Amino acid sequence: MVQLNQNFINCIAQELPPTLSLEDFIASCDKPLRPSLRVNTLKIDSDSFLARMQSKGWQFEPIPWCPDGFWFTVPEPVQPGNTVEHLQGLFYLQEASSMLPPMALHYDTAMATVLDMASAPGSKTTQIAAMMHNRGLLVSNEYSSSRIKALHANILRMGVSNTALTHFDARIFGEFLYETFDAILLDAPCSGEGTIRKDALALKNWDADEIQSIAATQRDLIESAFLALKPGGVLVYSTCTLNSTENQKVCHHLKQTFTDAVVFESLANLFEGAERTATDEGFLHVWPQVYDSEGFFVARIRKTASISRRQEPPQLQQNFPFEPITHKQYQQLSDEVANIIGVMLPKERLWVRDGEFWLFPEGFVTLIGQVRFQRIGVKIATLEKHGIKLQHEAVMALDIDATLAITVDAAQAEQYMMGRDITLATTTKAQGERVLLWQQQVLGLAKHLGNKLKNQLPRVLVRDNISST
Ligand SMILES: C[S@@+](CC[C@H](N)C(=O)[O-])C[C@H]1O[C@@H](n2cnc3c(N)ncnc32)[C@H](O)[C@@H]1O
Repeated sequence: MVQLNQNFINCIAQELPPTLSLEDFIASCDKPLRPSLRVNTLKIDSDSFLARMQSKGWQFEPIPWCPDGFWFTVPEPVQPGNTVEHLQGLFYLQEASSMLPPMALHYDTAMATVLDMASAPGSKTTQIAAMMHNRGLLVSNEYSSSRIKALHANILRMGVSNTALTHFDARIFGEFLYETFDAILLDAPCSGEGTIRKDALALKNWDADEIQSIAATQRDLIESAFLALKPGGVLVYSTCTLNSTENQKVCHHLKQTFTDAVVFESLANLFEGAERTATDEGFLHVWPQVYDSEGFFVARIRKTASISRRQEPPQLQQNFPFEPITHKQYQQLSDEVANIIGVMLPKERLWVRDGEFWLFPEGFVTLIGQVRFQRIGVKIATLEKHGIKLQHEAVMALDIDATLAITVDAAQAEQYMMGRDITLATTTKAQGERVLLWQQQVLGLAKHLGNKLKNQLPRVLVRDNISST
């Protein structure tokens, strides 16, 4: 049973638009959320994914604002997060309304250089990367050390290769990466009032003073975002909360601060039915009872003119730990990569650090020295005693040549995900390192030894309970 604090109910009673009733709002808070997912189009198109899962009894209903988002049901006792398809990165379990901010960002926007200022655990960052088709540069930032691990794991699982991860209080971006980005998502830390259907106790201790303090952080963050945006660029500000102090008022604060350079662009036509949640300014204020979803707020803001810096530009940082790949190293790496996955890597984007070969996102070099990065692009391979060793994350992210891979069946796919070797029915000549496919999708690497496939799945990804049905 949901526990709503009376002060929260009083606040909502004042905030609700006249077209919605408080009774409906309270009733919707007690209703379980419909499970939803987003198909990862970096790996599979939605039609193929649906056909594949429908054959196993999954049922889907399209989410009107996201072409690759679906509400779904599964047959008992399937746990979607423990399926092979989930580990293959074919989908992300993402709440329907949380798919709105990237859709609002993408709408009619150039997206060569994008910043996601508060990105863990990565639902929207992986959605943005898919919209960018893994091209260009996506800087994904997260301030909380404990949440970076999940962000990183999701980026790897979903095969995202165009991302550079940073770990900062996002207040720094306005000065350190001043007027750098075509598009910015600020999915701000917030009081989470919209998440009550996921967590019945979320609002038990709701406190108006806390909201003022969170809104002060949000005002700092939105100013920083606006400074980091190129003139002509688009900022999407979103929260999963419902009060206007953290939503409309933060956007109006930006307008008061930067006046005519701030233009609110209406989202009332983002999808059919969007007008039902549009405010007078054109923001989307999604109350949970309207689309039967979590509560959300989304604003789209264009920067129409440059804004002066507030401080002197920071000094460039020295000691970037990577070197461009040498000609000899490139020969060695590309032979191995061509042999195992048939991919031709672009030399200008390959960098080396301590015997590791990394593929940087397009355009990344312009940011070298400006801020410190936690992780840049994809680790393709390492140099070991016996030669070059391709990495699991590389085969998850690159578009491999399937004719060089070995296809396994459902039982073998499960064994692989459980970290076991696969015994082969017939012995053939050993082929060495190979990619394993199940149903035309990558599982990971294994060493073909003639009579068995030796498991190369990283130990952190091994699962005990996994299902291919
Ligand atoms: C709403 S969540 C982000 C969810 C994420 N965008 C997603 O879709 O998976 C807000 C995030 O902001 C982070 N955060 C809190 N304070 C921050 C700050 N000062 N700078 C940057 N991020 C911050 C929190 O740790 C949290 O992960």
